Amino acid sequence: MPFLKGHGAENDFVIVPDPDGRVELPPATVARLCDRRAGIGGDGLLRVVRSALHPEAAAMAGEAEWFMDYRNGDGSIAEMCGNGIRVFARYLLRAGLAGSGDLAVATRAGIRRVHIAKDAADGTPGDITVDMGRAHLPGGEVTVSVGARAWRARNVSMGNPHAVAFVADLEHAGSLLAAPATAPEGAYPHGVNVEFVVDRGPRHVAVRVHERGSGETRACGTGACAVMVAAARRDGIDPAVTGSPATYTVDMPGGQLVITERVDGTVEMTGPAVIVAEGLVDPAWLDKE
Ligand SMILES: N[C@@H](CCC[C@H](N)C(=O)O)C(=O)O
Repeated sequence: MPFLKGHGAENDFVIVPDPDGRVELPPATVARLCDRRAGIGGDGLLRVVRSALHPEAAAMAGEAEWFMDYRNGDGSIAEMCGNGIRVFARYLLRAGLAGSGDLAVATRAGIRRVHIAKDAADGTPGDITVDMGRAHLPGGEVTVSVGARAWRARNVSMGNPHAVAFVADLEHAGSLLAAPATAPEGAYPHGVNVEFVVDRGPRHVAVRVHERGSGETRACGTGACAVMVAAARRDGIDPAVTGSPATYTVDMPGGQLVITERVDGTVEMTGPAVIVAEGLVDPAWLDKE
């Protein structure tokens, strides 16, 4: 089975090209491929399949030829992945399946529009911008805790669920080897991604994230968007009210993303995406239980 390896701000993915929808990827196989010691290693996996050939994407095939079948590193399914969609677009460009410029990609959260900037003269790959759709802030009181420390958090959906907590120091989140506790019980029946946020300057924040299904990652694109919107509301900024877009810089351990909320409420994310390797998975290893 052919694969590639790529990352966006060091949120890394195994990419499985499957244009004809022939590759079976049960959760246990995804988890083995994403295993950092016994497999290829990745926070998640991106299967590249024609929308027309996937039951969850066939209805979008008229607008978006390719479906991002995203899986978390533990094999679970998520609705959307912001760093993943940039890496997905980078793969399509490299494979000659898309040109630089504009592209529509089908995801479980709906169609997302992507702009791939041209490479710089020195060959540095151009950044990729994604229209991530509108953030939803359903409200409700949520608490996130790590050990003896607890913080109020804001619920934000970017197609997938996030709990955003503003903290005094990112170190207070601890090792993040285990998922932070959330309350009230049952607030997240399908799990949640948790972001810990500190201010770095005006409209500039730094974040650590614990991702549902992957653990602590070096960056999270949907998380950066959720943080931007939560930070803007905390700062009294709502582009729909002020009539001007707001841009925040979001630092994560693996890199920086620039997030803009437009007047119509849609959120635009810009950041890097790199392919680092390409190869074949040994069929004997793959077929082993
Ligand atoms: N790393 C991703 C988010 C991947 C999905 C997430 N773990 C979930 O389960 O919702 C990103 O860059 O957005």
